[in-house]
Amino acid sequence: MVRGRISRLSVRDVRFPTSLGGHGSDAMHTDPDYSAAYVVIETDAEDGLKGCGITFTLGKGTEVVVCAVNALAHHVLNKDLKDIVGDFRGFYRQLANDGQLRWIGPEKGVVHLATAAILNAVWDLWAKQEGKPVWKLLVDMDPRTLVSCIDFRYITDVLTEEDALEILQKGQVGKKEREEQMLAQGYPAYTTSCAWLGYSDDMLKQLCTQALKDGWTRFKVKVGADLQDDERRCRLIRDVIGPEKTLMMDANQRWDVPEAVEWMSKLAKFKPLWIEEPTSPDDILGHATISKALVPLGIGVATGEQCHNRVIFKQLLQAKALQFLQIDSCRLGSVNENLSVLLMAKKFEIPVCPHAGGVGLCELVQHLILFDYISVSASLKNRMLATQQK
Ligand SMILES: C[C@H](O)[C@@H](O)[C@@H](O)[C@H](O)C(=O)O
Ligand SMILES: [Mg+2]
Repeated sequence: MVRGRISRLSVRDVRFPTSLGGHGSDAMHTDPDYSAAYVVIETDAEDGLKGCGITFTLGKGTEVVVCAVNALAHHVLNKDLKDIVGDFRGFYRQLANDGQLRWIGPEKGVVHLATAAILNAVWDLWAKQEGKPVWKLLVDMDPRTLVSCIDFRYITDVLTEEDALEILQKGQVGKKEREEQMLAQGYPAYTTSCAWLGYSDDMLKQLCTQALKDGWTRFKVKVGADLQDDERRCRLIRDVIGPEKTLMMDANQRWDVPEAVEWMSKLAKFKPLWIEEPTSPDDILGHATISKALVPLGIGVATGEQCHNRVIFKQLLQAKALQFLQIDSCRLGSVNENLSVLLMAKKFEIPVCPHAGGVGLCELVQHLILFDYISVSASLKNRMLATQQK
């Protein structure tokens, strides 16, 4: 049973000096310090349970997100958890539409990252009070309650409440078997951490060799800054992993649209499954042009880690601008908004391959993708989770 009144919210600025080793580096973020705004909420219930939620950031950006969390905190403080989750759609809207803060959003940027951190903490607390992990809380929830957590504003032209209910009701069939399968086998994953752009060729070779030995079969490499470097690095990786293993490429928004097409025709010989973030995350039609141009090369477009909200995802789907949809557990407005994107992806039959790797993301997305497989998509085709190798 949900209980307690939120009596305290604290937020910490947590940073790791990952830029020193080039970890996490790509064609646009050359010196990332992996960081998080870390929110903890407490209640006056005598169970000692706390809700922990984060949003992923880079270095100095964390200061700004921490400010935004503090600016939103009054929406949560002194509220009964029962009232929050009893009208979760309303509560999501309240945070996302704060009369003064929405002007510097709305539903995007720093305010939305802060919203995600707070809501992630609320979901964590709810699940802890129910004695379950978040994925299980979602899987066990009846479709009507799930739908009541989602804000359908701006997406009813592609997904109505009735559509969502229908998808979730169909997802009940075979749910138990899929849950057992996940518990026994886990979810397919790729390593996102063997080929950061700042790594030397030696390091790349060593990490890919180790990953292969450890059983990894899917690898992602950063590209986009220099074509000759990309060709050399991709050749080196293919030499290590062989022609059959799956390789994905990530340009982190480096190119213009024609440049993306041209560059990828040069890298097509390395047989990438997808090119991730080829251009600006806001350029929906640009992604569509790139997707269309790359079909004959057998390369899909993946994007989402910097997609502001469900509206951008809706348009990417409508415009056939992506072949792999990468939700982000902390950029979208927490579980609530991610649910709407999972359901839209199901409606368009586009596979979801969550973005992860940054602080806490690998943990958070597991909950979303397990729910997706067990209750929504019921498919593992072309789907995998991003993970950091040890
Ligand atoms: C700055 C970060 O490490 C990004 O490079 C990272 O999120 C990346 O785009 C990824 O897909 O893992
Ligand atoms: Mg990426």
